[in-house]
Amino acid sequence: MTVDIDLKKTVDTSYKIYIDALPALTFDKKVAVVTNPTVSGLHLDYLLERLEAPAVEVITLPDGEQYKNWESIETVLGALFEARFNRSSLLIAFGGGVIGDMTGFAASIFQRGIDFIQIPTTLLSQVDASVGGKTGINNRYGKNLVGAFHQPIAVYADPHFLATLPPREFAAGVAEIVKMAVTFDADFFAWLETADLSKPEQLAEAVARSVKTKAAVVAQDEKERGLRAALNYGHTFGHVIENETNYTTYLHGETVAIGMVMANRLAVALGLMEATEAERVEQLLQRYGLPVRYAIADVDAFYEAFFLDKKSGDNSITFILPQHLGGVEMRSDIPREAVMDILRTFTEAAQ
Ligand SMILES: NC(=O)c1ccc[n+]([C@@H]2O[C@H](COP(=O)([O-])OP(=O)(O)OC[C@H]3O[C@@H](n4cnc5c(N)ncnc54)[C@H](O)[C@@H]3O)[C@@H](O)[C@H]2O)c1
Ligand SMILES: O=C(O)C(=O)C[C@@H](O)[C@H](O)[C@H](O)COP(=O)(O)O
Ligand SMILES: [Zn+2]
Repeated sequence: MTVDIDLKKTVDTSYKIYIDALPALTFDKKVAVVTNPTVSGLHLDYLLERLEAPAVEVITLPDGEQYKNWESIETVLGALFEARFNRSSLLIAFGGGVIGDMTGFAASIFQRGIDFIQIPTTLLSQVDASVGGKTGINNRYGKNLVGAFHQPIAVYADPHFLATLPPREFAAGVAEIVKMAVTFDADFFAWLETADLSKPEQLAEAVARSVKTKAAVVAQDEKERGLRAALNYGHTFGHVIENETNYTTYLHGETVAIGMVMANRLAVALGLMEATEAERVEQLLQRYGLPVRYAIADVDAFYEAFFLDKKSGDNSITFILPQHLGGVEMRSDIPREAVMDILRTFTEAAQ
């Protein structure tokens, strides 16, 4: 006997991304704001002035990518149980992508899943991390290896928060903006080459264009069965660098910048991109002070680490490569030697 279970009519998880000043937020349920000391010191009062709920818990995690781990998730879950949160309670991620990824993951597993809202406070999280429902943590094997797809019920990206962002963090956000442009939008890339993102109107345009690009990709492929993997451009290489350097030397966006330059070099070698196009990408990244070189200590170990990437199969590694500017190719057929040749150009001796 066979019994079919019809799961096609799933719950609608659509939501809106508001790129505007944070409105008054009123809830008839318990709310926990998950944040870190840096963000709460600068902006918690601003949020609390606009937040109304029967109970508001503030859960403060240590600041840093190195704390995007199980211990922090335990801290969040413990605080929720202590405060008697239940399935109708709501979490608010109030911070950058680290807080967003962890809050979303905690929301996805607390009592098998509760709602959460993203209030991203970094450029990187406004243009990328708060959108699309990828949540998770790192472990000793690598970056974002444990997690869940769990969409927020709303995203509030308020430009006000960006005024306090250190320049290095701002540049890290620009790296993900460049990623969206190189992979999906040649006009956007050309616009970025002449834009001045220190001007609020131009920054607002870059944020809006990036969010629209990402939202369109996620709407087509929420769980990364295909197209969404394009958003991993630069990350296959970047994640290895982040893990090798213990999440403390580089910011995520910085490793994405280096990773894009590495991917571009591979794309040029394969004839997918002109050397002049790769040069334009590098120049744009450098204009924002982003790193574009990394000295690989052990190219074999670097290559082996690709197999821990979530896009890898038993015997294949998937590379996300630009096709000129504004296009993308996903390739799982690149011979090891072709990749190794590129990695060797990034060793100390070669640079
Ligand atoms: N889920 C996704 O789709 C997705 C996409 C991109 C990146 N990410 C993840 O996001 C993380 C990187 O996010 P990030 O770059 O926002 O880093 P982050 O969350 O570590 O924030 C960067 C730093 O800025 C501080 N900060 C935050 N807001 C501030 C403000 N308004 N003013 C001053 N300082 C502020 C933070 O405390 C932190 O020290 C990585 O873990 C990455 O893997 C996830
Ligand atoms: O949303 C996506 O899809 C992305 O790939 C966005 C990336 O910027 C982000 O860093 C993501 O977390 C990396 O993908 P992962 O699946 O390796 O975690
Ligand atoms: Zn990223």
